[in-house]
Amino acid sequence: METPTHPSSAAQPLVSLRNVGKRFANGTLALQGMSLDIGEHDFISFLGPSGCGKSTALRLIAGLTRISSGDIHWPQAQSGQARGDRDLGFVFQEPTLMPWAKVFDNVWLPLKLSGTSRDAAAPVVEQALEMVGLSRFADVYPRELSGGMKMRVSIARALVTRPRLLLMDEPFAALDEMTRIKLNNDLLSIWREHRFSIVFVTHSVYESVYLSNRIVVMAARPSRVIDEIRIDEPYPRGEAFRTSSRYNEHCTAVSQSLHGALHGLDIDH
Ligand SMILES: Nc1ncnc2c1ncn2[C@@H]1O[C@H](COP(=O)(O)OP(=O)(O)OP(=O)(O)O)[C@@H](O)[C@H]1O
Repeated sequence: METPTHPSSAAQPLVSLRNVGKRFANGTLALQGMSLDIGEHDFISFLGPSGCGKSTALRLIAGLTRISSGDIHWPQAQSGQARGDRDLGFVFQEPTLMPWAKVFDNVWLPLKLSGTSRDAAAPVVEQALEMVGLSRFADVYPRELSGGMKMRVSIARALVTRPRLLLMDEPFAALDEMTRIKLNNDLLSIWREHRFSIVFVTHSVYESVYLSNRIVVMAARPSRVIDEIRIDEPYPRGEAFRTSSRYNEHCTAVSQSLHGALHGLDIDH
């Protein structure tokens, strides 16, 4: 069994957020004062009630939305370069696949956009499909796949550029419980083998405790971080962990913190 895989405190973070805030043009303050270091091989969940700014924080890290205040820094990026495009992949709640294109071509897309031919991309696309267990489905159209399989394609597409950071916005929220558990387990295996970092948005205390080594608890009105909880439990995590008393204790602690978030109270850990 492995010990928890946490970045060493001496290592430079992959991404560093300092006092990050976002106010939209209509005046909504969607996030304020968020500071966070995302380390190498971290699995961080953003957990909180609807409207607390989880998706906004993810989009700010991805550079899809511009920050209004504070700073987001990639300390390991070469000077003069904010971040390499290949440093992150994004998985949305909906798989957002092109319905007219086969699975292979959907996964090839990010490489195609950066100028890699279909032939040159083939080995990498095949590898990405293998990672998510879909090698045999390269030649089918998305409509022929189940919801869980479509999400696997979406994950393969996000990983095909070998990003160091994978951002996931409630990726499994629309899936049934069994599919969700299977995808949780498969995501953990891929993350452990390939050692990238993940920031994962979820509403589920159970999912965040099962997956993450760090949980960032957020509150709404105003949207902000109120707590960070470490889940110092070894990986791999499987059914034994999911049914353990320690898992239950972590879930209770995280629920209490979230309860504080819902009532605007900070809980001391
Ligand atoms: N483009 C936008 N323009 C104006 N307000 C926005 C925009 N996007 C988000 N907001 C507002 O910012 C706040 C935070 O939204 P965000 O989507 O980040 O929350 P969330 O925690 O991800 O919520 P949910 O869990 O419901 O997805 C909300 O009040 C939302 O209405």
